[in-house]
Amino acid sequence: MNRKVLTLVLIRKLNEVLLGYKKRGFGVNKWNGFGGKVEAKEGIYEAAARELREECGLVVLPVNLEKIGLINFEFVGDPLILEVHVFTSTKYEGHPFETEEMLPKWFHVTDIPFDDMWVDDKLWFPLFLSGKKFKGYFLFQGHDVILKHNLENITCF
Ligand SMILES: Nc1[nH]c(=O)nc2c1ncn2[C@H]1C[C@H](O)[C@@H](COP(=O)(O)OP(=O)(O)OP(=O)(O)O)O1
Repeated sequence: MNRKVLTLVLIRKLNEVLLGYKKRGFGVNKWNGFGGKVEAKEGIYEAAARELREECGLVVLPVNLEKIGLINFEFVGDPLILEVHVFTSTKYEGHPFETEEMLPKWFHVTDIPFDDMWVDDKLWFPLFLSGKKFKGYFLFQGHDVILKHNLENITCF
């Protein structure tokens, strides 16, 4: 079974979350966290910090990233499993700016644009927003329909 290891970073301020509108590639036209593929010989935390910086200019030290989720995505007809490591942080430097890939925007926690996000986000964001950690699995048919899923709250990674 093939796996692609990816990162997803959700930066938080008191009552806001930073999302990016994806301008190209996988998940185009959706609001998402920042992230991408972990390169060979790169640690997962380092990869998460690098993708955040590349996609919106914010600088976070890998040590200031807190791992909050691990989600495996499978797509019907595709043998590739996406293993997504989800992180959060409130300790960052800089101001987010638009890049070739993402248009960043802060959203109030009560106003997350779920209708324009991956459909799984609606299920696990409440755990993230309430400070919980989780593991999940989602089987997709295409990019908009979840055929099967499980999601469990865990205490630590
Ligand atoms: N169902 C889903 N729900 C979600 O919230 N995020 C998802 C998701 N499926 C994938 N992602 C995230 C993980 C990762 O941050 C991003 C996909 O990464 P990218 O396409 O940016 O990575 P690639 O490695 O293809 O490109 P690079 O940016 O060049 O590294 O989308």
